[in-house]
Order: sequence, then structure tokens, then C-alpha cells
Amino acid sequence: MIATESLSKRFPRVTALDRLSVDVGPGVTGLVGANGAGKSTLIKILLGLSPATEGRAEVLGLDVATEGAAIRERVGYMPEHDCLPPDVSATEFVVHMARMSGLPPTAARERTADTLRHVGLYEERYRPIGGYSTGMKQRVKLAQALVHDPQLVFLDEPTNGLDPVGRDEMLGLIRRIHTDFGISVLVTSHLLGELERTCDHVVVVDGGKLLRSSSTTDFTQTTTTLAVEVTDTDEHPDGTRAVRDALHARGVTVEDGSGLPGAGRILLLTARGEDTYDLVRDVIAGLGLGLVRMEQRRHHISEVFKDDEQRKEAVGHGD
Ligand SMILES: Nc1ncnc2c1ncn2[C@@H]1O[C@H](COP(=O)(O)OP(=O)(O)OP(=O)(O)O)[C@@H](O)[C@H]1O
Repeated sequence: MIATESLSKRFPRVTALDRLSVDVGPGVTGLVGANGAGKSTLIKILLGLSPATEGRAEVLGLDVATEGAAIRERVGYMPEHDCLPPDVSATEFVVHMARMSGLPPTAARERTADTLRHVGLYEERYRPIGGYSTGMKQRVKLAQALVHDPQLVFLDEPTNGLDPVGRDEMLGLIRRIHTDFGISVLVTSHLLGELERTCDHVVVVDGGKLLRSSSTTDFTQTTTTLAVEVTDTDEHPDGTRAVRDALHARGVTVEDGSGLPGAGRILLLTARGEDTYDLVRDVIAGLGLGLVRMEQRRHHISEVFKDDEQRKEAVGHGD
């Protein structure tokens, strides 16, 4: 879908992209980085709106330096900042954008109605945008990016300014852009956690450089920490404590999972192969307790990112 090769963008005072080489396939891809990492700059280059200083990039097999117009026909773009006219309705605005993309009038109206329904703005579609909430404005921006049925959309910080419920709804919509319509998505965020839930693949940039590019499952690979939860019985009214004491007696260090959901009932211990599983099972059976779950914890992207950051600091920043 997207391929860049040693792509750089230098402004007089700052290098926004620094020899970035990355390949992005179909699906939902997250582009993560702190503010100023170079995410918006990359999107503008990929749309052929801003020339790179060095290197090359292709979107859907088209060269960004020479085929920008063809790219913009096939790619939808939801910009980061508020860019909507306040005194027209969502329908008028999205129809206009559809017409600009080359759709004939009837098709533009039909596609607009379908797209606004899809983003959940159908009821309010004839009201002026100026009276919309932030969440509704984000949906209008999303609708105009989708209305010409692109193969790929670039969504720049679509959850910005949204409360947690609005954020979850937007993330659900983004996921469905791919599952319902087969449109691939490149979505930027400075929040790692939300991309973990939404994306198949994550690209992390920092200071214009590629920090990491891998599938979300690789990011959230299993750890060696086992999470164990047991039932209580009359004999052991605090089953969790009984298991912890029994494991301690056998020389196994156990932590309580404070900070995790269900804290107080979860025991965390380091798995040292199959023996650890057998030992835990034997201890629980010996106490006559029921095993609710025993599973390997998964990493969260933010933990991996922190590790990467620490490693980078250790080798020295600005190499
Ligand atoms: N037109 C410009 N002129 C000069 N510097 C620019 C320009 N556009 C971006 N920059 C700088 O390039 C760097 C990368 O900016 P960019 O907007 O791509 O970051 P970002 O990751 O999208 O962050 P944000 O989410 O804050 O927009 C920043 O230091 C920014 O100040």
C-alpha cells in the first residue's frame, strides 16, 4: 500500500523526517509518535501535497513526486485540524467534497447519505456544522474522507479532543472502515494504547526516524509472567492467599497483581517452563481450590515502547 525509501523532509530549522524507510501493507496501520514526530509531514508527502527533500515514496504503486493527483483520487484524507465551514450542513459539505472528487450529482448525494449514516450522523445531517460537537465534527471529517470510496484513507489524529466514549466510538468506526468496506487505513495517534486495540500493524516514529514497525501481535507478544486466579472454599476463604503461601513455601516468588483488573485476586509469577504450570496446578488441587484461570500475560504496546525508548537512551540519542 505504502513504501518509503530513505525519505527525508528538512525545514530550515528542523528535520521533520529523517531517512525513513517503511513498508505498509493492507489493513489498519497505526502511525504512532509524540507531537512533532513527523506524522503529519509524512501524510502530506504521501498525498503528494508537499515534496520530500530526499528519498522516494510510493502509495498504491504511484510515485508521490509525480503522481499526486492520481494518488488523491484513490486515497481519502482526514486532516488533523478543524477545517470545516461552520455555516453549511454536513450534507452540503460532504456532497461538495464528493463532487470535487469527480462524482456526478446523483451519485454524490447517494454516497453522502450512505457515508453520513455509516459514521452515525444521519439524524443531524441538515444542521449547520457550526453547532456540532467536536465528536460530530470529527465524523464529518471522516465522512468526507470516505465519500469517494477510496482504496486507502489517511486519518490524522481522529480521536483528538474526544472524551473516552467518543474515542471508543471513533476507534470502532475506524476498524469497520476496513472490515465493512475493505478500505485500508493509516491512522495517526500519539496514544499507543488506542492503536493496540484498533490496528493490525503499528509503525512508531520519533524525531522523524523509524523506531519500530511490526504487527500489533508482535508488539503485544506474551511475557513470561503467569497470571493465576483461583476460587475460595469454606476451608480456604481466601484462596488467593492460600495459594500464595503454598507457593512461597515451595520457593516460588509470587506477586499480587495490583494495578491489574481484578487486583487482589490475581497472583503473578514467573513461568520457568512446563514445571511451573504443573507446580501451580498441583498446589491448587492440593488445597482443593478451583482454578479460574492461568494464562501468560501479554505486553501492552506502551510497555514495549518504553523499553525501546530506554534502549535508545542507553545507546545515545541523535545518532
Ligand atoms: N511547514 C513547516 N515549516 C517548518 N516546520 C514544520 C512545518 N511543518 C512541520 N514542521 C515541523 O516538523 C516537525 C514535525 O511536524 P509534524 O506536524 O509532522 O509532526 P506530528 O508528528 O504530526 O505532530 P503533531 O501531532 O503535533 O502534528 C515539527 O517539529 C514541526 O514543527
